[in-house]
Amino acid sequence: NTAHDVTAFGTGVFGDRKMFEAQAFEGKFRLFDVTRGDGVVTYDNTTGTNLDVFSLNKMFKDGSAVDAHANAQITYDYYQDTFGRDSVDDNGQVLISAVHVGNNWNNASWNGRQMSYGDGDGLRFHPLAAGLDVAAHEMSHGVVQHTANLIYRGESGALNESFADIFGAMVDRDDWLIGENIMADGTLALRSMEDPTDLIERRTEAPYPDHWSKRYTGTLDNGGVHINSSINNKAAYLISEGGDHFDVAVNGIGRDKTEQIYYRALSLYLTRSSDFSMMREAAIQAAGDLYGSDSDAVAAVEQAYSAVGVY
Ligand SMILES: Cc1cccc(C(=O)O)c1OC(=O)C1CC1
Ligand SMILES: [Zn+2]
Repeated sequence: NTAHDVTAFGTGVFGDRKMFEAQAFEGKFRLFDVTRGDGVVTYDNTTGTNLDVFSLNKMFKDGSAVDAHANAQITYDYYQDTFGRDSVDDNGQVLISAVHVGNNWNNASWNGRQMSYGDGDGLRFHPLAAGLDVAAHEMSHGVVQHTANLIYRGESGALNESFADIFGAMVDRDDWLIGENIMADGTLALRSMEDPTDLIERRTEAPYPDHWSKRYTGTLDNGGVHINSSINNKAAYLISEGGDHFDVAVNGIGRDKTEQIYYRALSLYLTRSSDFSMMREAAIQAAGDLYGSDSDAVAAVEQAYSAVGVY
């Protein structure tokens, strides 16, 4: 009685029905999709034992497991379809998601091997697995790890975080907000790439920075990796959408070119210790490679990094 692929169904955290690839195994069904790379597998951390959430019929009822699984598949497909990348390591590594991690944990993480999602405490966050941009953010940490592997501290760490947000916003493509559908406290989002200052960062109690002169220089948050990421996030937003920022006019080139520039910079030019200035140079180089050294793309990158005070 071997396992075989099936199309299964489930309802997400917010009651939204969805369909996804799973597996029939010994008369049950489990969230193990072997059609993508070496697999996409989702399990309930509270049981811990099973690597999979079992369901007696093809209908899965654990909203977090359904969302984490479906979102991991969407994010796998994004990297495959957009960049020809086969999972986090470009070698089909199994995409593992654990849900119900911790006790009302207000976090999500990539621990070097898997994605983990807390249920949130219902005051700050709803279950974090419900956020497509959350899954894409976490998987993108895995992509960063297998490419530039940016040191998770100071400016390189802020770039690590920014790449996770950039690709998070490219997968969850209808806005430039991060975590907008999992906030339980009435705030617009966790972070905004469009206008970082729309949101107050809780540790500094200051608006997220949208210019290098406003960068956080303290020691909290590994030197502000979730704070100064907003400076590079703003640059990415400007490259794609354009705009006037601190008297610098940026002519946007759209999401399709922007995501290719950042992926090429990340996978070809950045290294573990790259800082914001090196980010600017890598993006200029990538834009030139892809679209020509005198292209609108190169101009947009130069304008955007000047607009956020990075030279
Ligand atoms: C909610 C949260 C807390 C701490 C770290 C992370 C982290 O993954 O860096 C985190 O997840 C996110 O930022 C995802 C995008 C919403
Ligand atoms: Zn992150």
